[in-house]
Amino acid sequence: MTETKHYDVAIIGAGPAGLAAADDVKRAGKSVVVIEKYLWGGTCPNYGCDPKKILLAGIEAKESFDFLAGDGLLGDVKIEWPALMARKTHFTESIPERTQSQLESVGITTLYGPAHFINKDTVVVHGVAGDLEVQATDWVVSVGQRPATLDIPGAELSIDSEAFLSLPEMPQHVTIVGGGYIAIEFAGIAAGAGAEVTLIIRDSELLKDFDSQYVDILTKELEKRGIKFYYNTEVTAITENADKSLTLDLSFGQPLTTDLVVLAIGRVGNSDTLALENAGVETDRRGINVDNFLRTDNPHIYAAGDVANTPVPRITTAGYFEARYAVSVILGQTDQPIRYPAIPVVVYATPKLATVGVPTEIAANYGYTVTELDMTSWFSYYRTGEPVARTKVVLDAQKHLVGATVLGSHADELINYFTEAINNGDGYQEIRDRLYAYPTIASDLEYFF
Ligand SMILES: Cc1cc2nc3c(=O)[nH]c(=O)nc-3n(C[C@H](O)[C@H](O)[C@H](O)COP(=O)(O)OP(=O)(O)OC[C@H]3O[C@@H](n4cnc5c(N)ncnc54)[C@H](O)[C@@H]3O)c2cc1C
Ligand SMILES: NC(=O)c1ccc[n+]([C@@H]2O[C@H](COP(=O)([O-])OP(=O)(O)OC[C@H]3O[C@@H](n4cnc5c(N)ncnc54)[C@H](O)[C@@H]3O)[C@@H](O)[C@H]2O)c1
Repeated sequence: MTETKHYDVAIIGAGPAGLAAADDVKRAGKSVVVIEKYLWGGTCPNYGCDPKKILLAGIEAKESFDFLAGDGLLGDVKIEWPALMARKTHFTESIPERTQSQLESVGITTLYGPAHFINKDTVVVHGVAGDLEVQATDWVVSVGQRPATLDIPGAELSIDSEAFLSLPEMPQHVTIVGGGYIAIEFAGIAAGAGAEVTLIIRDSELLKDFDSQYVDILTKELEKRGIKFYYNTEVTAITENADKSLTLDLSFGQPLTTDLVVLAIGRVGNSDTLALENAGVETDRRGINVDNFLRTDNPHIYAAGDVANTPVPRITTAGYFEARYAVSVILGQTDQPIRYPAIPVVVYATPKLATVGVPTEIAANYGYTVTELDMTSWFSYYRTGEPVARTKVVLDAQKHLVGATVLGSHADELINYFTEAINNGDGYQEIRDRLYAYPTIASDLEYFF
């Protein structure tokens, strides 16, 4: 007979969302189990944000050198991809084991294996030692997403984002399908590592949710790094040639021969792996449907993170926030619907593009003003020789910050200061009265108001 264990809260998926939820449940003194079927830690540290940013660090170091080449720096810096990859792997390989043992060390039970619901409060975990039944008073489902695939002949010859982040050698020519976050970030990394890169974009534009003028400037910067863009084009078939190169048939123009095809065409929720219909939980194309309390149709099952159908970006910080909120509802600590703070998003390209708050392109509709500042001649950017450093700030009638978009190597840091200013309702006076260390990115803040 299958053994059944009962917990106060069971969490399915040990990514950033599931781990944040487990931590808060445990701190409240409740019994908690986390169920994971693949790598403890989930997408972000194993095959997402962190490995990507380690690889990017090498590319950025080379770019920083290039910006000052001839201004006191001599020589030529080259990326040695296998060594850079080894540095990444050194970091990522210990994540799953460390994550699981940290959970166990604070008394959180861990179960390894795919989980699915068999009724409204019971899950079967298909473990190596056999099946185990788990029952819980409340559930947090945080099973994330997986890469979308293309239904075309030869699709199996392509690789996904996880495989790219473990690529042993950087081939001479790389083709990336997609025009979103992953496509742009990987294009910058591959080109920085010396590959010729082509992007195949189904639509007429990249990064649709960002300020289009800045997307155009970013595109030109990527073109300067040798990246080619094919717009309004779909890949219709992939075939392998005798020399192992790949030929792509395209919906427009001549076939393209390349060494590697990377698919970056969005992600789909893992909700379909959970037999959620057995628990009375509705899902749709955008994930698990939840109300303003992150509760599904089953009042004891909550969804958080990438798999939850919520109106915020599918990024790590949103996952933490939702998971902690869901636990606060479970623990009876709040009876208020979820209210998100301003959430910054960053495309870690070369240069980086970041945005937070009211988008520049709709600001005027709400009576806000948009001011643009070209920062390239400012001390902070002259110092590093960056060719592009620009910001658009969105201010309300009282000159309080309500939105910002930044393009430049330090956009990922500057956007955090803007986020804090938005969440605090800061204006010029509040910023001026803070004494940030000079000269730094933060000490520039008063110039934006
Ligand atoms: C290439 C890439 C780069 C990214 N870069 C960034 C970035 O720079 N910044 C950022 O904020 N975000 C980034 N993201 C997004 C970020 O990784 C996700 O938003 C974040 O990991 C979501 O956390 P989560 O806990 O909801 O899901 P995940 O981290 O995906 O974790 C879900 C877990 O559930 C497990 N699971 C799935 N089904 C089951 C099942 N049936 N039973 C048991 N376990 C199951 C999975 O194995 C996985 O470990 C990136 C994503 C990718 C792919
Ligand atoms: N820096 C970050 O925060 C970061 C980085 C990487 C990924 N992510 C997360 O991961 C998600 C997935 O990234 P992504 O770049 O795969 O998705 P995306 O949604 O950002 O972009 C998908 C791209 O693929 C195109 N596309 C969709 N279907 C297609 C098809 N059938 N054929 C050709 N093109 C198609 C879209 O037009 C779009 O250009 C992001 O939306 C984000 O939530 C975040």
